[in-house]
Amino acid sequence: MSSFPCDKIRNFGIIAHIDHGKSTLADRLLELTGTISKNSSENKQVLDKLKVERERGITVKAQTASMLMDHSDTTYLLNLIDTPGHVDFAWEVLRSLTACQGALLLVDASQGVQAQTLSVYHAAKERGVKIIPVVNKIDLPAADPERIIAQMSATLDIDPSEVIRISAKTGIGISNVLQAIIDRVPPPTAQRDQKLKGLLFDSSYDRYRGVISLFSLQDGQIKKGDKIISCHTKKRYDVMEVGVMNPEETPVGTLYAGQVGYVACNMKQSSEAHIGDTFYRMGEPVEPMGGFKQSKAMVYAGVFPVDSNDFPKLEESIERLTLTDRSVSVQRESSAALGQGCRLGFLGTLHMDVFRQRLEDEYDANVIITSPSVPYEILYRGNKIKHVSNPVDFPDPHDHTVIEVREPMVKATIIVPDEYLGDMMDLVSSHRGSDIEHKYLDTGSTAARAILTSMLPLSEVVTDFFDKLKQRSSGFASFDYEDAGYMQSDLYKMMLQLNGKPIDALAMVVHKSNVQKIGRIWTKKLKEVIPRQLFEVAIQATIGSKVQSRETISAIRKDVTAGLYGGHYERKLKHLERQKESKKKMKKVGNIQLPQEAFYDILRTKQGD
Ligand SMILES: Nc1nc2c(ncn2[C@@H]2O[C@H](COP(=O)(O)OP(=O)(O)OP(=O)(O)O)[C@@H](O)[C@H]2O)c(=O)[nH]1
Repeated sequence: MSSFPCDKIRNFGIIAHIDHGKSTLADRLLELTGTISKNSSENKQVLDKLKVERERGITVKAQTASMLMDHSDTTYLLNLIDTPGHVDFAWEVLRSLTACQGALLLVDASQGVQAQTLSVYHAAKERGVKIIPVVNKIDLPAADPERIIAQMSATLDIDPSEVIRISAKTGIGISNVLQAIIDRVPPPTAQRDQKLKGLLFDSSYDRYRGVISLFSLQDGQIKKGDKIISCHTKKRYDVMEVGVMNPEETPVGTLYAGQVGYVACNMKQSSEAHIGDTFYRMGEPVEPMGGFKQSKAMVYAGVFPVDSNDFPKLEESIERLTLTDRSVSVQRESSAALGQGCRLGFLGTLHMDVFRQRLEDEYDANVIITSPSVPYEILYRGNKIKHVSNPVDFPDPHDHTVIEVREPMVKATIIVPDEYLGDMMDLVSSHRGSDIEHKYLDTGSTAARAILTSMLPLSEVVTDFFDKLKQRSSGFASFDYEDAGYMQSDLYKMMLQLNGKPIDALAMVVHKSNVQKIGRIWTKKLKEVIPRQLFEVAIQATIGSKVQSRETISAIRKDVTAGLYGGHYERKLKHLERQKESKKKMKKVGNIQLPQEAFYDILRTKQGD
């Protein structure tokens, strides 16, 4: 590693809208530099390591890979950081960019500039990262690179002569990309002979070695046996191993200024690895670098074990998983209906879904997740402000200490072919959108597209907005949003009750305009999943003491042995045993027995369905 001073190092990321080919390009770069073996017949996506990433074909977690490249008698060390494209993972993209001096901006040659192309471009520009524009998928019959390049130049302020045309799938143009990385990405400006200054920009967890941190060395060097100190916590650690991702962990003797690699030290707790923290050598303190903007949870949900006895195991699994996914916030929560659990904050609903799947895949957990809710802001008398992330804690309508309630808003950008513009405007209006404006991307072209911007409540975006957007635009619309602060709103806490007893796990906050509709949907849903009891059950959706909607389940007299005529005493006994067994899995709301699966079923469907 010592033979790679800064002028022979290039740290770069790949940024793009979802599915424009980042992981495929990463594979080709790793192949062309001989880092992985070539097998063009399959699309390996070696950097998508998680099972959920392979199954869904999306990148969730940014990955790092180092490669060597010979060029005009010099060997360069290239550090690639592959980033996720989905809007929920924008935070990962920003974090990765802080360790880079350059970024390949990929645009699909048939789809052109999309909503996240704009957001990642602006993020890279803001960070002063050198952008190398690349048009990918030129092998596609529908590819129109010239039109796309004109579009990039018009919307992104990109010089058309700088755009590289490639096909990550077939390999066309990949060597030009490598050439451009060496020629155009500035080398890091770190100093090897200065005091150690290591920026922790990512972490993962290893069962045997504890926390593994990814470092970008801003100055100095680091090796096994060094004693390092965190600027943030002032805790001291012994470095056990340093190495590079190649793309698997490969130990090296020392990491030097400007390089990117992993460090294993005796760090045991997730809470110790602060993203954006600076580390220095014991006795040689340095000024910490400006930290990262902390990720902000957009949706919250309660996570409970299906079997309440599994809570300690679940909590431990969540703790482990948050080590590899630092953008999740965790708090304990307990519910009368579901027992002990955790309330987690996520960057979006895809993020939530991915986290649940990872809990199931990687930790064998069996969980119930409550409906996602957004964080509300309540202004009380005396100018006191409280944030509520659990609908149960939302104030009742007759609480006179409340001055106003506010909900989080987002500025949404939708890019869509012209013919769907009307549909998109309708969709936005029906989700309480306002300030809707639009302009055209490619004027004069036959395939004109519009950019629609609007203000929308976050709670409308996190349910089924994205699915509807895709449906109503035949899959052509792309969508991105950013935080736009809080706004006063007419919101109420809706409770669902069984014979007058509220089910806390199903509390929700609804807008005035949706009260009737949502009330009807949920009482109906509950009627479908609640088994008939020996007495009549009234299902009510209420706001304060006012009933908004009601369903009734009539009584039955249940005799599990009724259908078994004559004979076989053992058979009857078996049925009674089975009934006893399943009773253990029952949850009680008042005097009503609810099977755990009822919660599972009802919470797997979305609020608006
Ligand atoms: N025809 C063609 N298909 C490509 C090309 N590059 C990528 N693809 C395909 O496009 C799809 C998406 O590619 P990925 O590499 O997974 O895209 P990504 O940008 O990493 O996606 P996310 O990580 O989910 O954001 C895959 O089916 C690829 O096989 C290309 O040059 N030509």
